Amino acid sequence: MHGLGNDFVVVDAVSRKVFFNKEQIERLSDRNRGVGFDQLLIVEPPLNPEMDFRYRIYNSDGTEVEHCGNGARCFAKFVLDKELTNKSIINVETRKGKMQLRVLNDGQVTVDMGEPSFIPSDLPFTVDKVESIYSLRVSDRNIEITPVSVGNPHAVHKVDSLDDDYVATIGKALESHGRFPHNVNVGFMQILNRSEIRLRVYERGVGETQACGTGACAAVVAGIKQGWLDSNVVAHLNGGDLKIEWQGDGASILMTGPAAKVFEGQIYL
Ligand SMILES: N[C@@H](CCC[C@H](N)C(=O)O)C(=O)O
Repeated sequence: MHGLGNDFVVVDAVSRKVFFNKEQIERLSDRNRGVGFDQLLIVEPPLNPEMDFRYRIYNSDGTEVEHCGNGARCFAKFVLDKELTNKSIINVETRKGKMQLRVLNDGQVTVDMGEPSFIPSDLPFTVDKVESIYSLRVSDRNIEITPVSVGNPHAVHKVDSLDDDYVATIGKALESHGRFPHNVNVGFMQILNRSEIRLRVYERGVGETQACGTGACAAVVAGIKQGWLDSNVVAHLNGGDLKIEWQGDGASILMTGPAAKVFEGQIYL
């Protein structure tokens, strides 16, 4: 499946128990020798009986992560297509908490991504003093970032233009910068006007992807918090557009976008 070109293998672990180890995930994610994906998504029965499903996410390098926005929309389409539920509002447990998915009449999915946090220890991000923008030394340059957690950690860097070499070099260096002990997703945000941004995301554990849902949420809330953006923003990613809404402190982020199935198959491990 894919959400704007951010691609996934989605596995039904409700009908049958499934376990993948790190080596198997890395092997399957190989685009030449495996199936190829940015993330592996496992759909499991919930631990909490009040929830509908549990959703686990692994980056292509085999590490388990807290959140995946594009994956969440594919997850909703998957459980409906597979008739694992017939609900249009689906409550899901993730590694980081709860998430609510709403399937719209046109097939798009709105995800309630929860409240963002700008508290450095929530990413985690190591600081001496709490500020709103931080300057970091990366690849012999000083760059400014807004750190934000939307369940998973993001560093949002405002740029005047989006250049391939800059995204690759700064993205790679910042992803594993020493001040992010769990590494970080790096968003390069170009502001077009108060309700539109262009965004490229160098994802932790993957590299640059065509789109990143949590990255779009992080960029938009960082832009709103800094006073650069209004509360409804369209994020133009290389793979397509996402609508992001955030009404400010105390409110959840709402993300709306498409989800697509590409093919179905069986994996022999
Ligand atoms: N592609 C995702 C984010 C997946 C997880 C991320 N790489 C991380 O390590 O936190 C999205 O659409 O949000």
